[in-house]
Amino acid sequence: MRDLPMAAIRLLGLSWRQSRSRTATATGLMLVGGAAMPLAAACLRRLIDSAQHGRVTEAVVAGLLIAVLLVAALTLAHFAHLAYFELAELNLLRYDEELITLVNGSPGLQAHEDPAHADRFTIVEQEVQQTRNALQALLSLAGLATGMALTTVLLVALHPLLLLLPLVSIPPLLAGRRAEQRMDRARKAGAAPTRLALNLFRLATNAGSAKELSVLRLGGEIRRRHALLWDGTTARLWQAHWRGALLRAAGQLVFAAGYVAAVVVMVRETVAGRSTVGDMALVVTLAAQVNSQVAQVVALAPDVQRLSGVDRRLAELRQAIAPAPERPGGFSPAPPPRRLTRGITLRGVSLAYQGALVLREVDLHLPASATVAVVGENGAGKTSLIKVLCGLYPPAEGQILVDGTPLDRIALEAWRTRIAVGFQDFARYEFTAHQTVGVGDLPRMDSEEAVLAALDRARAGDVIPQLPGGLGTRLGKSHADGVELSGGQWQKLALGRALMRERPLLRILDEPTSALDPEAEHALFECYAAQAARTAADGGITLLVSHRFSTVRMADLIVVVSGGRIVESGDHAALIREGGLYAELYGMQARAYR
Ligand SMILES: Nc1ncnc2c1ncn2[C@@H]1O[C@H](COP(=O)(O)OP(=O)(O)OP(=O)(O)O)[C@@H](O)[C@H]1O
Repeated sequence: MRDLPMAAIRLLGLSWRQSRSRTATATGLMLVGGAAMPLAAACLRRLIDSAQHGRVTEAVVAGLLIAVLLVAALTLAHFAHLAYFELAELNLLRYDEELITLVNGSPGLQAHEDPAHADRFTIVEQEVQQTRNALQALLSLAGLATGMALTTVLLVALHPLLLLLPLVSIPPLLAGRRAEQRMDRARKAGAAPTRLALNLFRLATNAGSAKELSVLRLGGEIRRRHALLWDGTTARLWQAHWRGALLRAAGQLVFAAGYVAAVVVMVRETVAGRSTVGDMALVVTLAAQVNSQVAQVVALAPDVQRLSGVDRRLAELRQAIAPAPERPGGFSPAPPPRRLTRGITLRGVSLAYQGALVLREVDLHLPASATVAVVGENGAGKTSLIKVLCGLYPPAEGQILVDGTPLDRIALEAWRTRIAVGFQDFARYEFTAHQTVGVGDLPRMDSEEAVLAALDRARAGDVIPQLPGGLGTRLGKSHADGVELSGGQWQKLALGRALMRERPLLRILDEPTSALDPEAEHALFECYAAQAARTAADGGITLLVSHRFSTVRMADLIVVVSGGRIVESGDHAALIREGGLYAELYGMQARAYR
């Protein structure tokens, strides 16, 4: 509850920054609309008393005022709605932008890959949608607060005991808050299963997985798992809903008792001649209004109370993803070297995901200008090695030295501009074919020459003539006229993107070539090797992860990873002579090709 006023102020502040005129219009109309009903009740008292005493003009004026106030009460909220609806949309756009910036502005991959972050993100992503209702509820509450304040003044002026009437509106509010806390806990507990269920839903409805699902006849199994997760989550929410509804009903009962008592007090006062018939009518009308005001507050409270949850989780997300504060001693990060002379050295590097070690005390030297192949079984730690080299995860222990300078002393953003990388789980940017490749080097994105050269280097030039609009073809199903590509075509464009940067210090290809046949992959790697030799002046290292030993064998250095450790390294001939894991894997693959 303590956070709620600040959360409300922040939402109103955001709305004000988005559009001052809309915020002022919506707030003004809601405040006037909120005061209209109690004022109409006061006019009703005047109408009755003056009619009773034959004051016709006064009665007519009071009647006209009642009509105007009732029209205001009924219509102003509608006009306010037009303003705050647009405001809420502007706010949502701002939140979406912030979420995108937060996740992409984080220095590493933890924001994407850590389940705790993912949970928080799933909740915030859904909850920011609710700020639309929260804004409406907040403005409605402001109007109601004006109405309630006016109602209280009018009641107290009639009889001090009537002050208790607004006070008995507090128990329903407290009960509503408790009920919302229960719901909040239930939603939190359901975030992980909901995420899993959504994942299964996407899997079951995604065209990409449809082939596999129907061949393996997995539809029923996915439905069963989805239903199981969903049943568990809805049962938890349903229970919280029920308990909340009972709590709210108990709160309302307290108010109903207060209402009955107020009516009894006024009947006694009128019978005793201390109040007029108009006073009696005023109390009955105001008491009914208090009842409706409280009911509205209780109905709106969950939307507003939810706001503190959104605000808190957004703040947690901001804090969790914000870059780490600078180390004491405050050094300014060094730029990456213009060229590599010695190479990149890993000393005792370990990496852990959520505490589980996946790289252990890796010692490795990648010489400048070398072509390096990394091999190993699935899950051995090859991609993890690449993630630490790219600075996507900081090592849990050890150091990475770039020409002797520790990587954590080099400006991360600048380091990444000197890396070119193609991942096995590459992204499918639904832009034009030109842009899909061009974003690999933003400063040269618009250069057709650069895009064509990158496609040529990637041996992917053949994709473009197959597209109806050539490089200008819009790709993917997000566009009405978008062309869907085959998996291999997407992969080739991704490879072109990875080769957009011409002179990186580190060029990494993490199995982005599975869509190519072994000969094409071989030719591609040969091309890199030749290019690396040509650009030896920069000392750039080419690092390839592959399971194809026909490609791997030509590397200057082959690194064998197993169980998160480097178990062998050397060139092909040396590793074959050694007769270890590499020789065994190579032999197995060679026999399979015979
Ligand atoms: N984001 C993550 N969170 C937790 N564990 C992870 C994450 N990414 C990978 N792992 C685990 O780390 C280990 C190494 O994974 P990695 O992706 O580095 O293997 P790999 O050698 O590249 O495998 P593959 O050849 O199948 O691509 C695996 O046990 C994997 O389950």
